[in-house]
Amino acid sequence: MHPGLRVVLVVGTRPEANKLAPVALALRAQPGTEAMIWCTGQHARWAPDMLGHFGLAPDLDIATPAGNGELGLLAAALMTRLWAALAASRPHVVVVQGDTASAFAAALAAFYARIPVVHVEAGLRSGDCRSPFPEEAHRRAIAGFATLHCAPTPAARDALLAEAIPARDILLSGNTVIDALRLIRRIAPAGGSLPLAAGRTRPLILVTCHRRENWGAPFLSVCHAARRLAGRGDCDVVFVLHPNPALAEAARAILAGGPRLHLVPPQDYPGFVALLARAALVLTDSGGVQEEAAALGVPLLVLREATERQEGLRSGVARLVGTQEAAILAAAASLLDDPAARAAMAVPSTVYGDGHAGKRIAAAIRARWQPTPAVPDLGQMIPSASLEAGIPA
Ligand SMILES: CC(=O)N[C@@H]1[C@@H](OP(=O)(O)OP(=O)(O)OC[C@H]2O[C@@H](n3ccc(=O)[nH]c3=O)[C@H](O)[C@@H]2O)O[C@H](CO)[C@@H](O)[C@@H]1O
Repeated sequence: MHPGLRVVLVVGTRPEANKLAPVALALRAQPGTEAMIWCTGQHARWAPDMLGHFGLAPDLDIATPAGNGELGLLAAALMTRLWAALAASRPHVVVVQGDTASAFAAALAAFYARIPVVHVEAGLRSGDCRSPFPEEAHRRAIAGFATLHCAPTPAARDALLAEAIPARDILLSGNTVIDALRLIRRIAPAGGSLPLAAGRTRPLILVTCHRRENWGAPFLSVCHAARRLAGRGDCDVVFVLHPNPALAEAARAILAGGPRLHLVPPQDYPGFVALLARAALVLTDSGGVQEEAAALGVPLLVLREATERQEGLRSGVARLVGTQEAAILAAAASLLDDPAARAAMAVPSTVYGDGHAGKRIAAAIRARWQPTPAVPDLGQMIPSASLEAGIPA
């Protein structure tokens, strides 16, 4: 058994993989710290693939079947399996990221097991538990279970303080996705397998859309807007499909075969980042892509009715446009027709982080949890204070 601090990082989806990779690497660089990565199977292929780009691989594959999108069944299955894995492994600390069912189930299972929970990307709030659904409810719930809350921005820290979370339990870390972005540009500068030949001169518009609150009519409206944008004739539209097969099918029905319209499968991370860095404009409902576009200075139209990432809007790199076809077209046209307006938005920003979040989080975990003997059996009823005895006030 490893003699030092044993930390489990739980990874369910593709974005959890790249956002936790910098934390895992920083933890492993610290002497006396074992950082184990557990993949839950929520994105069975995409999460391990993403880890691979950082030279990482799952130490445990929990292999929960993702099912057909039924959240109740997924969360219940994740809980059962994560509980059993925690009972067998009994790490000193469990790290979860963001707002997925995997993060929620892992935080709850660890909390029941009286194992301290570290929440990476804590404090994002839309103020509405129905949007984004179910993520807002997941992250609020995780805040109730976590011992250390790693806030990516001052606004996220303030949201946690407003929920009466003590300041001593909040680390203003920056968002780890900025670390991941910088790392991947160093590791794979050529960007993997680009779907478009180099040398094109028309501006490239990158589109991604997948969030659950946009399923149905909003998603179709985004697809129609993408088709009409390509129809302008003065730009190339690259629509990157999400791993969700139902969305891919709906997108193909509207977009396949359109001129200057490139419907491409989900890209590996180096390939996606290279596309994003080349884009004149990005249209997305993704959380991570909003953060990455701001860091790269790629003008961004947010395909949501509301976003918890106000920093990008305030910094001027992003505009909130919703999912109405006419609104998307008008906003995109106002930038395509006005290079000066586009240039004014194309300013790289550090509002989401400076690329050192992973190291800050690893150092805070190390400082807070000195190596302790293995935690007691999960079945025992013990006061939680005794488990956290080594934690300085
Ligand atoms: C409500 C909400 O906003 N929740 C977010 C949600 O994640 P998301 O909306 O950011 O998810 P996606 O858009 O799927 O992934 C994004 C990453 O994937 C890369 N990418 C993309 C396309 C591709 O073809 N190849 C790639 O490599 C891309 O560069 C980026 O880094 O859950 C996360 C986990 O808890 C949260 O942190 C996060 O708040």
